[in-house]
Amino acid sequence: MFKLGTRGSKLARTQSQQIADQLSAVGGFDVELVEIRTDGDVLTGPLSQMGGTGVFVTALRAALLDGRIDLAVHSLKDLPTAAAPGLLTAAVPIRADARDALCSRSHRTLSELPSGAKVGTGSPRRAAQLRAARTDLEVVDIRGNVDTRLGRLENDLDAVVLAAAGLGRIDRSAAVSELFSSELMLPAPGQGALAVEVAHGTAASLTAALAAIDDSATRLAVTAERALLARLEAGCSAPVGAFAQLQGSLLRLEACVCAVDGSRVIRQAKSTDGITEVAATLLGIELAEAMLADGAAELIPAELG
Ligand SMILES: NCc1[nH]cc(CCC(=O)O)c1CC(=O)O
Repeated sequence: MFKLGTRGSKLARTQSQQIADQLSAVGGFDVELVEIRTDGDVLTGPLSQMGGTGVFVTALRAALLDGRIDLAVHSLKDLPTAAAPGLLTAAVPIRADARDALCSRSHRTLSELPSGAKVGTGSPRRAAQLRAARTDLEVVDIRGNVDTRLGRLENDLDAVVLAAAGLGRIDRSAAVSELFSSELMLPAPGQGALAVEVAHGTAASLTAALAAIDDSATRLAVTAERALLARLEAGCSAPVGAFAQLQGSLLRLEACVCAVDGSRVIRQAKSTDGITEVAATLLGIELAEAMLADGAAELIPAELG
């Protein structure tokens, strides 16, 4: 029997239960969910001003280190890029849809929204790309869990932008009016992927089961995306989009850094034919350096760094 630490939101519990079920199936042992409250769940106020990186993960990591839990499931995009002493990512399961989704009243697409329409998001990255695409919309800062945000459509907003993966995991894909192409909106580094973290010294039976649910293509893609984010010295709420994909024998990484007001977007892409963790890391670093040479650092607000 292993204890899996999870945040208490419906999304967190659902994705944690899916991992628990997969591990039980491959490992032949029981996995029990243990709810851990994090600052990201307890505090209110704009997420982008809450101390940035790690608000959702610190408490889970403390529980891993003191042995209250054996493994923790994180949304990879919420995981800071800095290594956590004593811990390691033992599995990156196959990625769900990485795209952002528009959920709107009467199922309008972004181009069909009327001028002045109110679109909710708490993410500077999404806000910047919305403003770059449509200068005539009113972007409204929102937060709360997925159901709370969708509820605003019956209340004061014309549309909200959410991760397709999160909507899918809690069975709310029917709310999606448009899945954004990467030209319109690049997702957060790691979006749609999960990371399963364990402490050093964890049981071999657990790491073997975790290895069985690891997906190497997903791991390569998120390695490139996160290496870019780290080299930009930007946090998970910075206006940085990145998406990597294996295309045949090439790993291709697209990225953007945006002014939060949408007035400027630096967008570049790069590929490598090296299909290894090291090649993926170098791809992210090299693309970040090319974007820095284009002025990317000036667009990342200091408090989101
Ligand atoms: N920032 C919170 C968060 N962390 C992960 C997801 C969605 C699922 C994912 O990307 O894995 C969400 C909600 C959202 O951005 O709509």
